[in-house]
Amino acid sequence: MMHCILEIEGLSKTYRESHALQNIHLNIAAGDICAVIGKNGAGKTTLFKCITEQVFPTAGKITLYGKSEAAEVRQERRKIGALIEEPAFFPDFTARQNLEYYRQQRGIAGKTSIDQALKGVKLLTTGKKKFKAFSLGMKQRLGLALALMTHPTFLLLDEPTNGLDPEGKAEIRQLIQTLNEEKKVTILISSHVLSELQSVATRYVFMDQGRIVEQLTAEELLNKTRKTVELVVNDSGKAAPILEKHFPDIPYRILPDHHIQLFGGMDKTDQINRVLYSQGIGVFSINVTGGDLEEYYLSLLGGERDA
Ligand SMILES: Nc1ncnc2c1ncn2[C@@H]1O[C@H](COP(=O)(O)OP(=O)(O)OP(=O)(O)O)[C@@H](O)[C@H]1O
Repeated sequence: MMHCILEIEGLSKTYRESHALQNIHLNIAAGDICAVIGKNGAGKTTLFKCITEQVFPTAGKITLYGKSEAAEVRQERRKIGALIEEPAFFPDFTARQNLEYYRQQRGIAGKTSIDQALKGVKLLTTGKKKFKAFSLGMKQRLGLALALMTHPTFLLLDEPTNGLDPEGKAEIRQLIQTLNEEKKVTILISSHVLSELQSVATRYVFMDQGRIVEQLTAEELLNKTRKTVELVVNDSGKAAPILEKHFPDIPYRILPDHHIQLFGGMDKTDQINRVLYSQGIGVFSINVTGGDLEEYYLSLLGGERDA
């Protein structure tokens, strides 16, 4: 069995009137990149803060690295690096000066941790440039560097791509993947836009109004949103070998009622139609379906596009 880094059971958090989290169950295995997707106010930040103990849950149990005793959990929390809300950096300090301030404040041994962290987020060459002159992407990466200074094995990143331009978003995605692959860091990351974390995460957790409404593996998400060609023919038994012969690279499956689903060939529908027709197969319809990730996301979480 995969080693479990985090187990959350029945976690709830109620502020005065709002139920920010309602009976959350979530397991994170070593090596996961788990994306938490939800609109603003869905409860993502509250969930992350419960894990770091910045917020005390109303109910539920959190097990970290197999430990659930309060004192032990506190000890295990040291293995976590977190970027939740913007850290307060000094505008007139350089990247290095800012990290040095926090290194001393948090009692992190060894100045080399700063170089390593800066290198990890590609900020090693910013030299004398002051924080206030940083781009939003650089500021965000410095926050990430701060979270990395303690060499965490588990990283919590709350909306790290928020407000970044496409290039900045891509950089963060790249960094996350590198950390996961090369340093074996397990990652819990949130966004209010699914497409920003698509193709990065190994798992997806969809949250709405304090609840987890769906959990999918990357593969399941891909299958749900993958474009396919749907054919309706007069004889699927005869059509199948013809498709195999002429389109050997397109996987397919035969569905009931003379439907055939092709996993590919979206740009070849005319050709498919012609080949089948020329071999005496009656083609009643041929349609490209699915594939819209945003549509899927909206169907799950409802409401307006807020990308
Ligand atoms: N300190 C607080 N006091 C009262 N209500 C709060 C507090 N923090 C959060 N909430 C409420 O809890 C709910 C969940 O908020 P949370 O910040 O966890 O959502 P989120 O998904 O992270 O959204 P965002 O992306 O806007 O941060 C919201 O309705 C919010 O108004």
